[in-house]
Amino acid sequence: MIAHLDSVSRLFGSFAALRQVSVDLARGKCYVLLGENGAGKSTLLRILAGLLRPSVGEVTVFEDSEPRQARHRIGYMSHAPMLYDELTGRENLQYYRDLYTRPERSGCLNPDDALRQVGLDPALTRTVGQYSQGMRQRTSLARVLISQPELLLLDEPFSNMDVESVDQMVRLLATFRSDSRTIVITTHQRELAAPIADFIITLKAGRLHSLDAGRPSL
Ligand SMILES: Nc1ncnc2c1ncn2[C@@H]1O[C@H](COP(=O)(O)OP(=O)(O)OP(=O)(O)O)[C@@H](O)[C@H]1O
Repeated sequence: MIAHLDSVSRLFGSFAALRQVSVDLARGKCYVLLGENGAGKSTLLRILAGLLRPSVGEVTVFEDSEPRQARHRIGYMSHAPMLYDELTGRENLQYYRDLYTRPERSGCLNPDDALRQVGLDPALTRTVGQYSQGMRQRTSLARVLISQPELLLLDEPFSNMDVESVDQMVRLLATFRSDSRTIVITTHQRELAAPIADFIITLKAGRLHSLDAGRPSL
């Protein structure tokens, strides 16, 4: 088991964004987290990432850790791109690596390799401000991959992308799902992530509505 949520609730003031959610995530699988706007998807993802704590309930990752203790093993890509428009893709990744990864930590990818993994040429001289949305999303993904996370959490990775870019992104993600890596993707468009969904978790108004096996084709 790579993550275990035990009756997790999260309140913002008196409003419950998550209500008693219990779920287990198995290693090496891709989970698609579905739900309408406001259903609690981002909240759940941020709790798994260790960015938010549950108000009630327990979260355990990698058998025996709290997410915060295991942050170096978790990659989180938020809605916001967190890229600097005036830098190239390579410069963005170098900047991120220098700021956030510790030189002594082995196993980090170098920025050029991370860019190649997502199908981008590290030698591109264009700045990120001139990239298409698909390229921006792939650059964001490359940034997250630098630390070689075992648990990859992606919040709406297909937002504002054209159909072809979504298809490329989905195929790319399928190559990252492996025995040593679990992926969780939030979306409100079920069909986009269906090709890689081993399991589909549906949230409704903060509650776990269903957990179904998917029919992945990639
Ligand atoms: N920091 C916060 N303070 C107050 N309310 C919040 C906060 N974060 C989330 N909420 C509320 O919790 C609910 C769930 O939000 P969340 O972002 O998890 O939903 P979501 O399913 O990801 O929706 P979306 O697709 O719109 O991002 C929403 O009603 C939202 O307004």
